Amino acid sequence: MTMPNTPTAAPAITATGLSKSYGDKKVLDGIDLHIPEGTIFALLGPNGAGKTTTVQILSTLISANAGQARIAGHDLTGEVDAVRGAIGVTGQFAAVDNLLTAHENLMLMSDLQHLSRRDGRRRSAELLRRFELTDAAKRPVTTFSGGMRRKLDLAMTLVGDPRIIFLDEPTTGLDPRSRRTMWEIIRGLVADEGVTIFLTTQYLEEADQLADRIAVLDHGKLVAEGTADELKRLIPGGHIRLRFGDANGLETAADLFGSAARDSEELTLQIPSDGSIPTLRAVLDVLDNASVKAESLTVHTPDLDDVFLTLTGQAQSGAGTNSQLENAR
Ligand SMILES: Nc1ncnc2c1ncn2[C@@H]1O[C@H](COP(=O)(O)OP(=O)(O)OP(=O)(O)O)[C@@H](O)[C@H]1O
Repeated sequence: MTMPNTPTAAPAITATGLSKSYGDKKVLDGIDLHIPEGTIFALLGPNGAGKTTTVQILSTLISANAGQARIAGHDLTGEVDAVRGAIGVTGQFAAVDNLLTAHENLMLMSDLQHLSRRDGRRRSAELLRRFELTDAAKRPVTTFSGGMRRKLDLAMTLVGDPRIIFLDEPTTGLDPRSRRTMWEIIRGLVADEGVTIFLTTQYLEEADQLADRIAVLDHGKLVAEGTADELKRLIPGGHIRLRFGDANGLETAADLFGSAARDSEELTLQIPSDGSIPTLRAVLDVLDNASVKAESLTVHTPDLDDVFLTLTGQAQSGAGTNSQLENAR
């Protein structure tokens, strides 16, 4: 994972109260965002939540009905050209022409960016090398695999040297290996060039792997935002597991923690916990005060799948989960 370049990094994207309706249908209902420069932000949400609509608004493709946003310091509606000059958008291969070769696609993009033929050729060669597409440079894109096409799409976005890149589901449909390659490329962009990435994804693992911060969008509202760890702590299911050297230790500890579940065979005690440092410290203090020694301690937090399903109301079980979440928030 990446960290902001500095603790006081300037915001790359800010938004307040972004709303969008189509007829009677409210697609976005007051979205607030604050994304520091040089970070990866992931917008997660089920189908139809409004992710693509958010990207379309922030990249000036469509306009919001209400709200304000600044992109790279420019007002989204008042300074459209400056915003467009600062961003790149990679979506569903929108920019790629399948009948052209990879090199021709990149040259076309260079022309659109007003690069000279010479600079265009240099940039094209550099990007083909970087994305390991040099051997395929002269082949028409129709012969490309899905992974190669995605890479070319991102390479085309980079011709214009954008400071902020919107990636709308960049790895949907890719096999695990191509997905990992794409992740490395995305991480590299942030680490080497300090660009800001606004990513939408339906893969929780992708958000977990890449994003500094994740926001969960549901029915047009952000229902939670934080680091992957913060989100995981939002929902119940986390626990601390203590293992003891003998049955005596286990029994003494079990008496100290009323709500803990014990496993006498494994000599373990499972204490419900959000896994945060203060609660961990409190558990250790209780053990210390009673002079009970644990052999090992492990913290278990729910994974992002649990969080997503709970937050978006798609959990299969656990009717009480949502109200517990409300209390946790
Ligand atoms: N031009 C449009 N006219 C009417 N409704 C639209 C239009 N564009 C999007 N919508 C509706 O807005 C809602 C949000 O769509 P959006 O594409 O932003 O969702 P999404 O989160 O990106 O979903 P997915 O993961 O399926 O791409 C959907 O119900 C969609 O049908």
